[in-house]
Amino acid sequence: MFSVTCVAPVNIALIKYWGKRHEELILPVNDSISMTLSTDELCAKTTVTASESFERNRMWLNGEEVPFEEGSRLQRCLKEVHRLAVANGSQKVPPTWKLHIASVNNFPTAAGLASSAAGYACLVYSLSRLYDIPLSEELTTVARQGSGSACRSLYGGFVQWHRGALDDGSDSVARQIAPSDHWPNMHVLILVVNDARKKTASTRGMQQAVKTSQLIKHRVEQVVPDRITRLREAIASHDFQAFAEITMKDSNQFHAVALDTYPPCVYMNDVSHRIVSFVHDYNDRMGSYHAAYTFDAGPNACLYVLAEHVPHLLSAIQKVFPNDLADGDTYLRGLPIPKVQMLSAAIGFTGCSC
Ligand SMILES: Nc1ncnc2c1ncn2[C@@H]1O[C@H](COP(=O)(O)OP(=O)(O)OP(=O)(O)O)[C@@H](O)[C@H]1O
Ligand SMILES: C[C@@](O)(CCOP(=O)(O)OP(=O)(O)O)CC(=O)O
Repeated sequence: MFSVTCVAPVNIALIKYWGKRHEELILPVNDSISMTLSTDELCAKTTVTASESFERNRMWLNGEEVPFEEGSRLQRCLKEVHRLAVANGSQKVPPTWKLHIASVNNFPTAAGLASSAAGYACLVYSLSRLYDIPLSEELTTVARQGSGSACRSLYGGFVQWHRGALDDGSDSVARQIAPSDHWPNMHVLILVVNDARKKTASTRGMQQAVKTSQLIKHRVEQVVPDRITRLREAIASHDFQAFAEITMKDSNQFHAVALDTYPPCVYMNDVSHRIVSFVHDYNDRMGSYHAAYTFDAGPNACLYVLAEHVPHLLSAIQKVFPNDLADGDTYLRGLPIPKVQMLSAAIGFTGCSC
């Protein structure tokens, strides 16, 4: 019997991936850029066990068994890993041995907090350890076939997923732009507005967008390429002002595409819009960008903020979004904040650094 356990991080996109040009291979219509978060607060943890005595492949997610069906994304990732194992001459674990896979997320699953990214990155990385396959660009193409955004979670720091041009997807890979210590004072505050399962999964939402949105064409052709170049420059030069503006505009445009989908996909709610408004007012008061929001396919906000601005921003958030019911520890996690501040914390909160 062989067993490995790995953890993998969440990544939050700054330039969003939304729309596929090939459904099965998961090839995107545009490049995307993300920042990988620390695993201290949010991660997926996966144990893969291979045994001669197992009769079939099985998988459990957060304690519940999920189907391991022929043609599923899970099955495709496993087949791809077996292919790489053969290509690498790895003979550690016979490919005929069946697997038991157990994975847990220490944060809400399918709530727009990138659980599929951490989950499939963790699955593919664990399998690569089991079969002795080195981390490579090619491995990112395997994670990509589990969930597109997962390819970016195989690297820390800032990561670009290149759309690629080839039909077989071999050039649709993730590459690190800058390592995790490149911008050490870059922090993320995650404001958990609602941790329920979202109504329209990302896969379905983006399928509908490609079919029905006119705005997505403009976004892919006219907007994203220039934003990718400018965001890369902002990251390279630690330019928070450019970083913040590009990030907020791209989040807004992604949600505009979701609304331009027919029927529309509504991921943000009233509280999300109040957070957007709060961040703009706050930045106006500060005289420059001190915080940048981005929202994935859900109502929860990720705020990018430099370490030196965290305490001030946090206390402003707590004033605007007071929460009398809060048991501090449940509502504020991940930051060494005195208890008295925790008690007035606003909404569920997790602090992470890059
Ligand atoms: N730890 C995990 N291991 C394997 N698969 C996982 C794991 N966590 C989540 N998934 C898969 O990802 C699906 C959720 O993906 P979905 O894209 O709907 O939500 P999300 O990733 O949380 O949100 P978003 O991608 O919009 O940020 C789950 O239903 C499951 O199939
Ligand atoms: C809004 C997003 O988080 C969308 C993520 O979509 P997924 O990677 O979950 O979709 P599939 O490839 O269909 O599994 C933006 C992003 O992470 O770039």
